[in-house]
Amino acid sequence: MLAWALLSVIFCMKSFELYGYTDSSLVTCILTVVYLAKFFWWESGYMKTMDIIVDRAGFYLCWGCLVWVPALYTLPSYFLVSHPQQLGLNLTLFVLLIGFLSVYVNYDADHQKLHVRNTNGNCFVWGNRPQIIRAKYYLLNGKKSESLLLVSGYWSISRHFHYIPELLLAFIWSCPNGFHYVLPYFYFIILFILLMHRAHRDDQKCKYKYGQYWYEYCQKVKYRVCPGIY
Ligand SMILES: NC(=O)C1=CN([C@@H]2O[C@H](COP(=O)(O)OP(=O)(O)OC[C@H]3O[C@@H](n4cnc5c(N)ncnc54)[C@H](OP(=O)(O)O)[C@@H]3O)[C@@H](O)[C@H]2O)C=CC1
Ligand SMILES: CC(C)=CCC[C@@H](C)[C@H]1CC[C@H]2C3=CC=C4C[C@@H](O)CC[C@]4(C)[C@H]3CC[C@]12C
Repeated sequence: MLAWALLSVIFCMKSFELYGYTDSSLVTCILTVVYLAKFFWWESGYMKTMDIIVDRAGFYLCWGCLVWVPALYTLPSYFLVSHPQQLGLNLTLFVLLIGFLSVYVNYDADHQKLHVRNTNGNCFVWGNRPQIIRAKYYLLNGKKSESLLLVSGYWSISRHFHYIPELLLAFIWSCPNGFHYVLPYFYFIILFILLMHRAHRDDQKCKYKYGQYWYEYCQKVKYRVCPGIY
């Protein structure tokens, strides 16, 4: 993750060295760094995700983080080094605004879920007491345990609504590259496939883990990612 942030800054500095101030490189760099700062801020939350709990630190994650991420996730900023663009002030501000908003909504949704669990539901979500399902499940050692499934806030819009701002951000920080080439959108395309597959995989995992409680949640929140579509 650190390599991703550092490479984005390095590519931006290289653009400045070659062409002087280039707003497209700066915008992509700022959004990437803000997004990754958010990741490090929320890092303890990441320890509870499917990557760590289900996938674990095997070849997929280690190779992914050491090779895949630095080489391919940095393509939007790398491409700008050889294809600089000038956006102008209005477009620069527009891209920044959409980008910051996406980072915020994505963070807020992850935070909502963690906060409700950390407070055992004794908190407010969007100004109201949260609706929750107390889902019982069995651990591998046969002991019974319980998790809270949030049915309010972002988690009432769809079961993985937070993937929408994640995708919007990936798209918007690639946009400074213009629309003549596909390569800078590679991260967005891959992320789209990865997140749609992840939403499906996560549903399978939760169905297996929570059984009837997950069906109850699915009855209340019908869509996986985008309401009305998927
Ligand atoms: N840029 C990238 O390449 C990627 C970025 N991301 C981002 O990483 C972050 C974490 O990813 P995410 O897929 O959410 O991580 P998780 O794998 O932790 O999310 C799913 C888990 O959350 C719990 N959960 C699901 N629904 C609810 C609910 N309604 N209430 C409470 N808990 C629930 C379940 O875990 P439990 O067993 O604890 O109940 C479920 O397995 C997100 O911001 C995502 O956008 C994700 C993938 C790729
Ligand atoms: C072959 C292939 C598609 C490999 C990719 C595997 C991994 C590199 C990625 C799988 C899940 C990704 C992530 C999940 C959640 C994240 C939180 C976000 O805030 C920052 C990014 C990330 C850590 C992201 C990083 C790449 C993966 C681990």
